[in-house]
Order: sequence, then structure tokens, then C-alpha cells
Amino acid sequence: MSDAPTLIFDFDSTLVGFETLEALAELALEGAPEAGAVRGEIAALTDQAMSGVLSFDQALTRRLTLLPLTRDHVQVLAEQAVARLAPSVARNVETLRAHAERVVIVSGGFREVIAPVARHLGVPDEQVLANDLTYDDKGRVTGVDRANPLSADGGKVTGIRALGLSGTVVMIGDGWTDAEVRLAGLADRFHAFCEVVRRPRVVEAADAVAVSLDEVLHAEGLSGRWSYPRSRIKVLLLESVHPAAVAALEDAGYSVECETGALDEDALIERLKGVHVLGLRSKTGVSERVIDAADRLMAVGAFCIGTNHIDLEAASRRGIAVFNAPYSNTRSVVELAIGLVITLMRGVADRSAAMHEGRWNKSARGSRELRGKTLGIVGYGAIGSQLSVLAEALGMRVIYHDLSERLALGNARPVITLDDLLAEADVVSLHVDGRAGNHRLIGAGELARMKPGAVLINLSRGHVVDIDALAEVMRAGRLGGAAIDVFPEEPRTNQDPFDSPLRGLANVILTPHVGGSTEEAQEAIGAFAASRLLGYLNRGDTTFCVNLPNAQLSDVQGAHRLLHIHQNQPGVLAALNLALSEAGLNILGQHLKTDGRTGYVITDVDRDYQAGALDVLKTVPGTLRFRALY
Ligand SMILES: NC(=O)c1ccc[n+]([C@@H]2O[C@H](COP(=O)([O-])OP(=O)(O)OC[C@H]3O[C@@H](n4cnc5c(N)ncnc54)[C@H](O)[C@@H]3O)[C@@H](O)[C@H]2O)c1
Ligand SMILES: O=C(O)CC[C@@H](O)C(=O)O
Repeated sequence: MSDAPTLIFDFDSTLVGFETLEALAELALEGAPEAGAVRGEIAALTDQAMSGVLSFDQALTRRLTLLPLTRDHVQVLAEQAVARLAPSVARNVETLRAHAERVVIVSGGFREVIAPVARHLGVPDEQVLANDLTYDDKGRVTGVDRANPLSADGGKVTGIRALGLSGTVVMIGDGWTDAEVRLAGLADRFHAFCEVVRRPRVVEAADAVAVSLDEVLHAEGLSGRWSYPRSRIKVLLLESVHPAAVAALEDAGYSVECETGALDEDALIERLKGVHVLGLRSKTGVSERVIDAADRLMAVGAFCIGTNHIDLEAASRRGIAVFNAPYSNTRSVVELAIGLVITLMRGVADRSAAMHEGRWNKSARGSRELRGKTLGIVGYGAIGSQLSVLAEALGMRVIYHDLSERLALGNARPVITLDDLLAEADVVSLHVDGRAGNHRLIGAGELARMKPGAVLINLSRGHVVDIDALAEVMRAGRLGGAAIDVFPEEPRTNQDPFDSPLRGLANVILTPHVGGSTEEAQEAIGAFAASRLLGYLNRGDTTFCVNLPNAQLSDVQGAHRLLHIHQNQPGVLAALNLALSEAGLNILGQHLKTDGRTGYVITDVDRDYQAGALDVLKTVPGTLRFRALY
């Protein structure tokens, strides 16, 4: 006899994602004018019965009376049932099949609807306890077989008792009648199943609360589809990350919490307790102190391009993977840059402000076209080079300066020094990355070297421009205009105040760090960054990771995958493989990726090994992080 527990499952809102009578009501009332009202009544009766407020027998009879049900309706739902399994049940079908001789289904619902699901899961007929519908000779439902104990109050208790189960018995369900099985002493544990619906009274009576079947399997020592219940992996998303990301992470089974604003260091440390994955945009700093205090953190997703606000060194030292979305808002920044160049060159912002104050100032003085002017791009990376293409299409001459060798697009021309660029450009647009060395890249000296009347745009990072020096130059009237989107100090939330020496200056456009804030870009970033985090969590894939060696990995199939992040020091791979061999693990495939400071070994092993065998891998000298996936 196996030590495995007997798992007794409720059916409605547990094995499947629907309540049978509500689903039948949908079918039977389709197109009927009273449908809405009847459906509402049925849902209320279901809820009262499931919460234990109304007796099961009364609720069943009253709901059946409300419906013009036929055999055809029941047949249709029966055909849909397998496709409507609860999500975590659907992904654990193999596990349930392997365990089917110890699975029981008990339900106040109807055998005809349950039978296809039981067959799909391999559960024998005698382990399905359910009501039997009765029909008249025209195929209309007349009620349920009253001789069946499931039709009466306490029917689940009576049915389970009659089975005379031995060994450990575990009840899993969402309703009060499931809790009653445990209260009657017929189950050793009751898991309140809340994936589909959560009922407070049922949760209170439970030994454990499970938001997925993965949690139940894990708690009961059974290997499910996932190595660890994903619902226990906590994801914290800050700064109003797009709902597309929330949906992607939740759909994959992870628990997601969101905050609209950024957090300061202390608040972040507090909030990160127990959090496995952090998502943020550009305003939440992740310092070494934050990283060291984060007890569970395994990955950070920057839902933006820049990662200068995250201590990447500290993250690498702890084996924490950091991802960003390097191209999803590139075009948004470029479009705004083009718009700002035109707006500054024509003095549009000040003219508009004057109009709002009732002043009409029609004049060509100081208004200039882009055509034939020279655009100087500082930082010819993803954004700078895209801007180059669009600016040329508008008739501008493009020169650029970059610290690295970059392919010149179109007729753009590289210039060796920043000073050469400043001396030649009518428009200077900054698109350098946020590295510390770019602090005040444009200060008083650089501003003085710009052509009189030239305009400056900064859409890169706030610390790149000396704002006091720029304010001085603008007040003196030496430059033609400036557009600044990023600031050395930015408010954490939209409720916090903003101040700057640039406020109120003529032909200075100030925008609240919105270069990448378009609906299109935010949705794309949400989807991209979430996909990177999911790739890492689910497969160990580090493609586009900015601080660990990049490894592009397929899904784990037919193997268990061991992910080992370590300091890049001699002998780690040899020690790891020795440990694997001594633990009796058979290697099916292995990759090693390293960068200057970190190594990442991905090993797919045969699934046949002792549970404790992996512990030794954590003790290999140099180990920063170890995780197993299956
Ligand atoms: N305003 C916004 O909302 C917004 C949106 C997206 C990106 N950004 C910022 O825009 C900047 C550019 O983004 P990207 O995707 O093009 O980055 P990128 O890494 O592709 O390009 C940056 C380029 O700057 C060069 N560079 C760095 N320092 C330099 C220096 N001192 N002189 C000359 N060249 C230098 C690099 O070699 C690189 O080619 C980043 O700072 C990013 O954070 C801002
Ligand atoms: O959306 C943001 O918070 C900033 C976006 C931008 O600065 C980036 O680095 O992508």
C-alpha cells in the first residue's frame, strides 16, 4: 500500500472553473428576457449553499425549479467540461492521472457533467460520488434521484464515510459541504481551494488555503507540474507598471502585488521582505543596502531602458538577475525628440503660453526650419541612431559623438570629440546612457562651447546636465532654447511637488520624464520585461539580462534543470560535476556561460534521483545561488 494520501476533490469551482447550475443556466436561458434575473437568483442560491447559509438540499431544489433544463443542455456542458478545467488542474493532469487510484471526486453536481472529467483524469467510476439527474419522457430535467445520498443535506459526509477510506485523507474544495467532510473527521486535512472562488467561512474552517492545485500537491509531498508552487512566488511591481505585465505574470501563476509610485530606500527594504521578483521603472533606486536586505529576491525587472538606478554589481554578487526592456520605448523617445526640436526652433511653447494669456504675437523672428540645420547627437546608441534616421528624413544634417565605434546610418557623420560636435551643431540632443561617468557631461564649459542660439535637448538622464549652469545660460539669452525631460531630482509620485531653476525661463520646455511614456511603449515594455522575467523564472533563460551571463534556453522537457550561479573562479564546474556524479545524477545536457565576475551553469539531469541529492550543490565553493526546475 502506498504512503500517498487519498485526495478527495470537490468538482464545481475546484476541478473545473465553473458552478454547474450557473453554467447550465447560461445554456438554458440563452436569449430569454428573464435570463439576467434568473441567473442572479441562481448565483445567489449557489453562494448561500456553498457558504453554508442555506441547506444544500433546499438550494438544489430551488435552483432546479428556476431552470427549464433539458438533457441537451446537460449534454452540452458535459462536452465542454474537460476544456473548462481550473487552470492549475489543467496543468497537473499528468500528476492526477498518475495518482488516480487514490483520487475521489465528490460533488452535489451531476454525474453526467463530472464523468468526462473523471475519465480524462483516469478516476474510476466507483470513485465518483455525484447526483443523478432524472428526466421526463420529453428529456426535461425533473430533479435528482432522491435515493442517492448526495441529494440530501450532509450527502458528501455520508458518501465519503461509505467508502471506508484508509490512510491519510485530504479534502480539497471551495464550499462549506467540503469543510463538513473534515469537520466530520473523515479527512485529515482540508485545503480551502481558492483559485476560482474564495469563501471566507470556508477559508476559516480550513487547515490550509490553496490558490492553486500546485500548492496542494506541494503541501502533500506530491510532485506536480512545477517544482515549486508559483503562487508562492511573490512579485512586487512598483511605479504603475503596465497591466499587460501584471496579466502575464498572474496568468503564469505568480502572485503579483502592485504600487503606483516609487519607494524610497527604507520603504523598499521593508516592502521587499519575502518578495522574490521586483519590477520597477526609473524612479526606485535599488542600492547595495536594498539588495543585501532582500531576503528572497532572485530577479529585478526594470520596466524601462536605463538601469543606472540599480546597483548591478551588488545584484551580481548575490546572483540576482536584472532585466530591462532595451528597445520598447526607443521610438517614443525619438518621436518626442523630433517634436521638441521643431517646437523649440519655432518657439511654439512660449507662443502657445502667450495665447493662453490672451496675447497675439504673429512674427517670424527667431523661428527657424529644421531643413539644412545640423543636429548633433551625443550617444549614438539605440535612441541616438534612430533619431539620426528620422532627422535626416526631415532634411537635417546629422553629426554624432559616441565613446564607442558606432555604425553611421544614412549620411550621418561621426565627430571625434564632444567639443567638435558642440561647436558645429544647431541642435544638440543628448542620448548617452546613465553611467556615473556621465555626471554633468554638459556643464558650464560645454554650454559655452555651443553655438549662440543653438538649442539643447536632454532626454537621457537627469545628472547628465548641470541644471544651474543651463539656467544661467538661458537667462543670459546665449542659447535659443532647451527641452529637458529628465532631472537630477525627480518626484517619486505625481502627488509630490516639482521644482527646478529652469522653471519660468523663456523657450525652456520642461516635461516630467515622459520620453518613453506612450501607451504603445508602456504596453510593449510591460509585455517584454514580463516575458524576460518569466523566461528566467520558468526556464532559467537569461537572454537580455544586464548583469549575468546571457543563456538562451528552451523549456525543460523530460529532465530536471539545475541552475547554478557562482563567482567566476577556477574549479567551480569541475566541483559541480563531481558533486553531481557523487549524488548519482545523470547529466543529459549542460551549458556554461561566464562573464568577468559571474558563471552560470545550466545542467539538465535525468529525473531519477533521491530528493536530498541536490543539497550538496549549494555547498560547492563559489556558489551564489542554486535553483532546480522541473
Ligand atoms: N526620457 C525617457 O523617458 C527615456 C526613455 C528611454 C531611455 N532613456 C534614456 O536614454 C538614454 C539612451 O538610451 P539608449 O537606449 O539609446 O541607450 P544605448 O545604451 O543604446 O546608447 C547609449 C549610447 O551612449 C554612448 N555613450 C555613453 N556615454 C557617452 C559619452 N560620455 N559620450 C558619448 N557617448 C556616450 C554609449 O556608447 C552608447 O552608444 C539612456 O540614458 C536611457 O536611460 C530615457
Ligand atoms: O518610464 C520611466 O520611468 C522611465 C523611462 C526611461 O527613462 C527609460 O530608461 O526607459
